[in-house]
Amino acid sequence: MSIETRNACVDFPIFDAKTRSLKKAFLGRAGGAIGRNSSDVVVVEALRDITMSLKEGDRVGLVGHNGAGKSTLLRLLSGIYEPTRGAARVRGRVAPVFDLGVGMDPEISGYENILIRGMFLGMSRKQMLAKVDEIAEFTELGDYLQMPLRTYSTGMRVRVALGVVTSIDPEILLLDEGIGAVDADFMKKARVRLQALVARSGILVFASHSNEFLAQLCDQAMWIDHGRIREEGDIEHVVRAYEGNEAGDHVRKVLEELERERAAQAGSGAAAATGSNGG
Ligand SMILES: Nc1ncnc2c1ncn2[C@@H]1O[C@H](COP(=O)(O)OP(=O)(O)OP(=O)(O)O)[C@@H](O)[C@H]1O
Repeated sequence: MSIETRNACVDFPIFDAKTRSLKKAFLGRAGGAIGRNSSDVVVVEALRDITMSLKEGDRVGLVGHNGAGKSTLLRLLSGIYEPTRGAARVRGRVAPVFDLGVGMDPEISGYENILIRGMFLGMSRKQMLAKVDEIAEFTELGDYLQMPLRTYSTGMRVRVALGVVTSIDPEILLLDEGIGAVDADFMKKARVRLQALVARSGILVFASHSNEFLAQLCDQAMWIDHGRIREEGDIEHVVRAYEGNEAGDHVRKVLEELERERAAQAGSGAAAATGSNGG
C-alpha cells in the first residue's frame, strides 16, 4: 500500500463570491488564499503543490491553523476530491474517518447502527456480526443499544461511533479529529483502542489540534500552512516549528511517557512468559 502525490493542488471555485469588493489576491491569517483561475472565477486555493510519499508503517500528523488545508488534504487522499492540478495516487483499502456521525441513522437502534457504520467503513456484514458483541461491551451502553439512536446524548453517540471505528481493519486510516465529546474515563479506554487500531493499520494520516493526541498516535508530522507543506519531519520538530518550544517540550514529554509505558508492558510480558516457563 502507498500514498503518492505530486504537486497536487485543490481549488474550490466560488461562483457566488462578492467579486467587486474582493482584492486581487488575498492571504489572511486563517484559510487558504483567495484568487482567480484562468476563467476569472474566484477560487479558494485550499491546497498548493503537495508532494508526499507514504508507505506502510508511516504515521503522520497534520498540524496547521484553521483553514490551512488539513481536512482538504485528507479528502484528497481518500479520493473524495480530485486534484485540480498535479497528481494523487493512493493504493490500498482506505477508511476515511472524518466525522464520527456520518453514516449513522437516528431512527434505527444503536446495535443496527454499529453494523451499518462498519459496512460504510469497508467491512462486510459478516465481519461486523462477528465484532458487534465486543463493540457493544466497549460502549457500556447496555440496553440502550436496543433503542433508536435519536434517544442518545452526544457523548453516547460518540461511544458507538468510536467503538465501530476502532474495531475495523483498514490498510490506510485517514482520521480527522472531533473525538472530544466523551468523558475522561471513557477517553482513556478509547485511547488504548485507538492506539491498537493505529498499530494494525498500514498507514495513518491524522489531522488534529491536540498535540497530546498527535504525539500518542503519530511519529512524523506535516505543518500545512495556507495550503502548502511548510515543514515536515519528526513530530517534535514540526510541533516546535509550528507552535514554539513549550509545545515541542510537551510533545517530547508525551513521547517519553509512551516509551516508558511500552517498556513497562514489554517488561511485564517478559516476566509473565518467564513465570509460565518456570511453573
Ligand atoms: N467545500 C468547500 N468550498 C469552498 N471552500 C472550501 C471548501 N472546503 C474547504 N474550503 C476552504 O479551503 C481551505 C482549507 O480548508 P480545510 O477545511 O481543509 O482546513 P483545515 O486545515 O482542516 O481547517 P480546520 O483546522 O479549521 O478544520 C479554507 O480556506 C476553506 O475555506
